[in-house]
Amino acid sequence: MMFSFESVSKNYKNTIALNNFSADLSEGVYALLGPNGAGKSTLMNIISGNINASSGKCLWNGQNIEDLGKKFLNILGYMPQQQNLYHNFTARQFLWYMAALKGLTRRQASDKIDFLLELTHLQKDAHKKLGTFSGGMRQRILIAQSLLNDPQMLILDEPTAGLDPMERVSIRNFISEISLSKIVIFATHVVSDIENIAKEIIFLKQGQLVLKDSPLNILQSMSSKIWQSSIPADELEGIRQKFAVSSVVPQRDGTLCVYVMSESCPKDFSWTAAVPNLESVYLYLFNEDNNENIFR
Ligand SMILES: Nc1ncnc2c1ncn2[C@@H]1O[C@H](COP(=O)(O)OP(=O)(O)OP(=O)(O)O)[C@@H](O)[C@H]1O
Repeated sequence: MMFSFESVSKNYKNTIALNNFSADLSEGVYALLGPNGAGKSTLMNIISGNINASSGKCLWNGQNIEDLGKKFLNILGYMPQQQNLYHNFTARQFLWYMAALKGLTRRQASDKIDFLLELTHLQKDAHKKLGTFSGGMRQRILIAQSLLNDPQMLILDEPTAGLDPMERVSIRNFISEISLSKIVIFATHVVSDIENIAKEIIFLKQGQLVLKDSPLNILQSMSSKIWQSSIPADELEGIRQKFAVSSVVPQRDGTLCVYVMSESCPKDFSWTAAVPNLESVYLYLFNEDNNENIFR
């Protein structure tokens, strides 16, 4: 199973929303990370056929998805960002409605809906109106509808947005479980949601692919590039001018524990190598002042 982007670009008048994007995806979770306006929605909309690329092509197992048309849509599941759900529908009615839109027969829909309500732990709440659902339950019913056609490729647009920590863990474990035999694209702003479940992370910045690799490789490439020191508070500005600061933690004694990115150990103060995490990579990549590429 392979989905390939070949030099895909999308322009809107004066904006390049996606710039020559190429990548191959196989089974597993791909985290799509990037700040507002990076091009994540554009990428997802091109896959789902909501918009057409200005140039380049997308291939499903070597065939252009535009040529495959409905055949490709039949193997695609899409979970949009949480919007106004049908508040007066019960969970079960909503799934019946979505099954009808997707063209499932009554027989197929009946079996699938029971299965998905169980899979998403919503069977007890199947008779409740969506208007009464918590954020986590809404995310689960949206995921359930995206799985109605048993998709081989699944797009999840911020599936953990607005959830409390317990719900976040539950949703991401669930996504991890269902990703074994699917290509899953998980768009998010929240690094901690994907660090343990992503096969690869795709970092997008201003429509361009900045980095695509496994979390392990990304972290390994960062080792000995993050440095930690305790500094007097009034030195912070000077440090900021010299280095990309990934984190600042005030200490009880009034000093600051500062983490910076640098190819080599900084000279001033006493620095020790810190254990990198993906959040520091994100901060580094998307800090407008950082032009140095430490992933070379
Ligand atoms: N219909 C449109 N018309 C004009 N410009 C657009 C349109 N849709 C997106 N853009 C622009 O394309 C760029 C990429 O937008 P996109 O929505 O893909 O980013 P995003 O990463 O999904 O952002 P967010 O995290 O805020 O959802 C942005 O500069 C945006 O303003």
